Amino acid sequence: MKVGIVGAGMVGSAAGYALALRGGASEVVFVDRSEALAVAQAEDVAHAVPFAHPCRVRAGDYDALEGAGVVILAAGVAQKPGEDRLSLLSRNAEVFAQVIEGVQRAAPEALLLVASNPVDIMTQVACNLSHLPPERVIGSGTILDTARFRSLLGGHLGVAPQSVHAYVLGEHGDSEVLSWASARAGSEPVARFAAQVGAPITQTVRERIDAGVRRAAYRIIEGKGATWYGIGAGLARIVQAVRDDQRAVLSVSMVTAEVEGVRDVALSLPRVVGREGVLATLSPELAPDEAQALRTSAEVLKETAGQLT
Ligand SMILES: NC(=O)C1=CN([C@@H]2O[C@H](COP(=O)(O)OP(=O)(O)OC[C@H]3O[C@@H](n4cnc5c(N)ncnc54)[C@H](O)[C@@H]3O)[C@@H](O)[C@H]2O)C=CC1
Ligand SMILES: CC(=O)C(=O)O
Repeated sequence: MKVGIVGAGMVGSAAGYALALRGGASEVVFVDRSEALAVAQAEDVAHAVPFAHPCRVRAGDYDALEGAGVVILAAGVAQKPGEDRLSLLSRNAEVFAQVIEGVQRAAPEALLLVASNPVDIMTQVACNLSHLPPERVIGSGTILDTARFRSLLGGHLGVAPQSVHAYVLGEHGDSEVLSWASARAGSEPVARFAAQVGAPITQTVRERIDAGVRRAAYRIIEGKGATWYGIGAGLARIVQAVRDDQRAVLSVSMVTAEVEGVRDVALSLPRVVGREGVLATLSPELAPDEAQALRTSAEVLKETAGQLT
């Protein structure tokens, strides 16, 4: 499958690199308002291909996206140290007004995969501008936060993150909700597993993992200016679910008719992802405080999105 990537900065290039390494695309096309950057990223990623899987990597203008099955949208501004994601909204909404038009002219059939922040509201913006059905405009949402949660929880329990089934819900941002009530390790509720391996999840452990997930982007941006490897791998994972019609359960964002009483809001829930995009949405078991936190997260997103109109 041909994959377009608009925005060839840190996130876009990491996604292209991850796709090349995973064998996730037959062709990757980088588009950026800086043609020189797109060309340089394409050349660099192409040099990884002989060590990985066959894949044609090139740069182009919007016309070069013709025939793409998925177009990743990673264009726009990123957070500066200490800045939150929601503060990027008006600047990135302006970028999307140009970008979506170019993508749709060249590749009207492509599924849109949004990475630019604030990713949930940018997913809603992309959905509105493109007039595509919501299930074909997917935001990476909390796929990265879920990976961070599984990584920290797996570390505490002494098991691989791949054996941890736990999700972060709601906003990809400060109001996100770590769902402990639905978390499993192997097939066991996570608290039972923790007791069996002698690693109880105390309030202190819970708070450490929560902060580790919720504050990860702030820490990494403070240390190296931006985050890109985690999200690059997450975007490649979503593309593969679409390309191979995997029907994988992933926590991704899309415009959702109703969540905890809040209507028409884009946020993350575990969703079944395949060739046609989001095929189904799951409602995980939540503790009462988690349900309330999810409602608050939905309200934050709804209210901030409303400031755009
Ligand atoms: N969803 C997630 O989990 C994550 C999202 N992000 C977000 O991804 C976005 C990109 O971040 P980085 O790659 O670090 O930024 P970056 O600054 O390295 O790259 C952004 C690229 O967008 C391009 N661009 C800007 N306006 C454009 C336009 N109108 N048309 C075409 N290209 C345009 C720029 O030339 C630049 O190359 C940011 O909004 C950032 O907050 C970053 C990390 C994780
Ligand atoms: C920057 C960002 O959104 C993240 O790393 O979570």
